[in-house]
Amino acid sequence: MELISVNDAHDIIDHQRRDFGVERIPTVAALGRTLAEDVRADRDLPPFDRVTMDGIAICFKKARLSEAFHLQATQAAGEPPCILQSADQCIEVMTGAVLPVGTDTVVPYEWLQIESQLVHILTPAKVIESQNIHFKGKDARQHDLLIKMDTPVTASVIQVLAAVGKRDVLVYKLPKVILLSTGDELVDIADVPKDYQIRRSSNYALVAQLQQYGINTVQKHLVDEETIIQQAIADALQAYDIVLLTGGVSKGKFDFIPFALEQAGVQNLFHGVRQRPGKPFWFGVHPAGALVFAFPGNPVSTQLCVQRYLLPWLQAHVGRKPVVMRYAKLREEVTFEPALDYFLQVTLATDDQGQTWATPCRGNGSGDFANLIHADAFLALPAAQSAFKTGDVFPYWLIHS
Ligand SMILES: Nc1nc2c(c(=O)[nH]1)N[C@H]1C(S)=C(S)[C@@H](COP(=O)(O)OP(=O)(O)OC[C@H]3O[C@@H](n4cnc5c(N)ncnc54)[C@H](O)[C@@H]3O)O[C@H]1N2
Ligand code: MOO
Repeated sequence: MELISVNDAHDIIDHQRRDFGVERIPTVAALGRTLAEDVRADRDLPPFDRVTMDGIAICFKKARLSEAFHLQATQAAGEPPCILQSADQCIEVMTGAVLPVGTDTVVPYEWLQIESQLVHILTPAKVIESQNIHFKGKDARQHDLLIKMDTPVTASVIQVLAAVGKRDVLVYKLPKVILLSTGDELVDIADVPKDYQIRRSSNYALVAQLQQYGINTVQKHLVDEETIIQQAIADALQAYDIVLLTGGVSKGKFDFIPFALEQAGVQNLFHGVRQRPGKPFWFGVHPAGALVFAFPGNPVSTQLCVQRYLLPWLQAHVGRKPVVMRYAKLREEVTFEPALDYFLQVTLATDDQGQTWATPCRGNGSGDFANLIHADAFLALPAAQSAFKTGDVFPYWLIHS
């Protein structure tokens, strides 16, 4: 197995560009997707002068604030605007109502005394012209750009889409992804494992990670039998844009995956990266277009490869901004001899100078998936060095992104 560098592995994957197109979907189903169109205001925001406090509306310009006002009418939210008849009158207004014609100021109930249709303002000196009105067009004018394309759809984005009447929205299409897991020691989440078996857990982590992008990954577990694996791979390559595999890529007697992939016509672009964890990572492309990420089985290795290679690639393909490189200072000395990039599990903390510090939180190797709960990131320590000093700065990859 000819090992390549982490950067070369990244570049090889990055070069594999695919266009999955765009699609129009219901806004209610768009959470987590990425906008493929600009969103503009269909009318002014707010669309009318909106009352923001329950109370009375008066004409400040003409009124005498120290004298009583006659209650003329009540203006409820959702009703067309009343018209103020004269400056010694007022209209009761409710939050969300349109400001009555001829009024320009709202005085809240808390500042009033109301007795048999006569209203006194208790603190006339406090009243300021135009108070408690959210004026038409204050937030945005009709046709203004409210949200740029390429913005991830959050609850706030959905709120704006709803406000401008977009029942459907154009988003980037997601790739179709299948996850084929291998390993006869693995049983399903619902099964009770025998003493020498374990539940497959990486599958669920991976499915959850892709779910954050809105991708519904199909899962299939394969028994370690060459013909079954070969058939499943061949079927997956026809129907999916991305085929993910876990396990079976190192040197064991039942590690059929690299052979099976090549038999299926997948071009091997690399097998083995100078890194720990995740050294036996295999990546290739099928002539019909599918990409194949075959992750080493150890759960931390799978995770590292997902975070370091799959998610950045995906990020660029669902319209998201590229992952921004972040850096942290090493809190304590670390020694790592092998000529491999070492992705050290760390916790992160920011000090009062605004500097981020990475404290090692190693765990027990690449089988110790429970340790990932405690770690915040993989700190990337380069292969060229073996002694890493306190205070040295290195890039990191967030684990829970
Ligand atoms: N002679 C050598 N042996 C190994 C080498 C090597 O270079 N020479 N590399 C080691 C490294 S590094 C890794 S990483 C593993 C990767 O091996 P495989 O990809 O073949 O993975 P498996 O053997 O199938 O599984 C490894 C380990 O992970 C557990 N596993 C697998 N899938 C899942 C899953 N979906 N959920 C939870 N756990 C999973 C599996 O039970 C094994 O314990 O090889 C080393 N060996
Ligand atoms: O990559 Mo293996 O991931 O060193 O256990």
